[in-house]
Amino acid sequence: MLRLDTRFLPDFPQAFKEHGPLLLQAREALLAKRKDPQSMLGWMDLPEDTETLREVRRFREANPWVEDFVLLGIGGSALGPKALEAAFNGSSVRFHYVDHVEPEPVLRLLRGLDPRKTLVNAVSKSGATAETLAALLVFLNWLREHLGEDWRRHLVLTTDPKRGALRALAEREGLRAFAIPENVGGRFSVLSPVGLLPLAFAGADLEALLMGARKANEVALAPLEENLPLQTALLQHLHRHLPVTVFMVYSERLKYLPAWFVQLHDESLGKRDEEGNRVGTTAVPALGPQDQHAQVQLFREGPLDKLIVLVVPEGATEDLLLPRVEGLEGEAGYLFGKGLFQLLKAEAEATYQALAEAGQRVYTLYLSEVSPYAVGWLLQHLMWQTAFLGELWRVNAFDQPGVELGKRLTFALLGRPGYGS
Ligand SMILES: O=P(O)(O)OC[C@H]1O[C@](O)(CO)[C@@H](O)[C@@H]1O
Repeated sequence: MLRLDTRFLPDFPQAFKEHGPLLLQAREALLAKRKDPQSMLGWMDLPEDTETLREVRRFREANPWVEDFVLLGIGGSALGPKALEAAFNGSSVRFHYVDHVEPEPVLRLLRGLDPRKTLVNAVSKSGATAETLAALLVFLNWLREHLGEDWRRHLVLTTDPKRGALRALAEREGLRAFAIPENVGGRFSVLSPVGLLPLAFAGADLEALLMGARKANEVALAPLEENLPLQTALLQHLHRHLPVTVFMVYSERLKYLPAWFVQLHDESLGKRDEEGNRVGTTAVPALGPQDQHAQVQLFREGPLDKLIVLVVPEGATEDLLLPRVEGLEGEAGYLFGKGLFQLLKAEAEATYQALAEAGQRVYTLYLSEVSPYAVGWLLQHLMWQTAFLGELWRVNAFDQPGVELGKRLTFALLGRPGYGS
């Protein structure tokens, strides 16, 4: 369950009424694009894809020997699985992410792994990302050296159904390869095999995750008054003059979720609009309560240039009671007998009030609890919010032309044929 609290933005209900026609128009324009196969709106259908869920489960069951799961991928091919696995890993499988190109951590990882117990999952929609290809070269070679002909059982690919180097490799070598639907882009792919495969090995409740995402779809298509993503899209839209949007999550289990949101928001919306104007707001990741002791000073007394979004669980799946300890009554007595979760909730509420009191624009999204259902709902909700904002800001939320030049310059520096001077 997801719930929006805008109690410190008293002007919002009226603004929501006034912007009703604009919001409905934005939704209509977005949904009209669904008919176009090039539209990259396949993420809307992923929660319904029970066939992929079955395939992923069968693959997990056929490979009970896996003790270490190494994901090679970057951006949308890593951030979603990382966020969800950190929250819901209930298995003994250890996860490692090679979403960088720093040699020392790669070497340290290789030295600590037993290849016979390791499954490597290379994930890339395009099959052309330099960081991922570099990691694949290293791990493929390592598997071959240690396992001989058996290496193929230890490498699984997740990529475009037809195109790219990973698909070609899978076909040439007879490797198992899961498909990211053609019309699903990296940062919208968390509920495709990109996220589902690692999460199956993590023993997460995939059915509940997808059920939550289906609920988000239902709410996104609901009438205006019940439509949560149109409401939060409008909150972001009304504050587009503020350069920063903070995404502060009060959950240790969801500590990697802000990084996933940052890519979703920044790479989708930070662009030139149809008239060539630069648009977008900068998403800043934050974690509660840790950032109360790092960033909240700035959030309260620094510039009033932010919209702050708090994401707060309303309930704990399990609480931990704080015991009475003799001698600590003075400083810690007020904590005796309270639950740790009670402290977390109080801190989130206190931060909410303190930020509002300082004149910052702030709202809260409450999650019923940190469960696969609620988080599946939240992820899909945020994808709808982003897609609606794309319409409101007149940008294509599904491309990323701004990262191309950097890629081409890297190729040129490394002498890739066709990219030299
Ligand atoms: O899955 P791929 O194609 O390797 O891309 C990885 C990431 O690189 C980008 O294309 C550019 O940053 C992202 O959109 C994407 O998530």
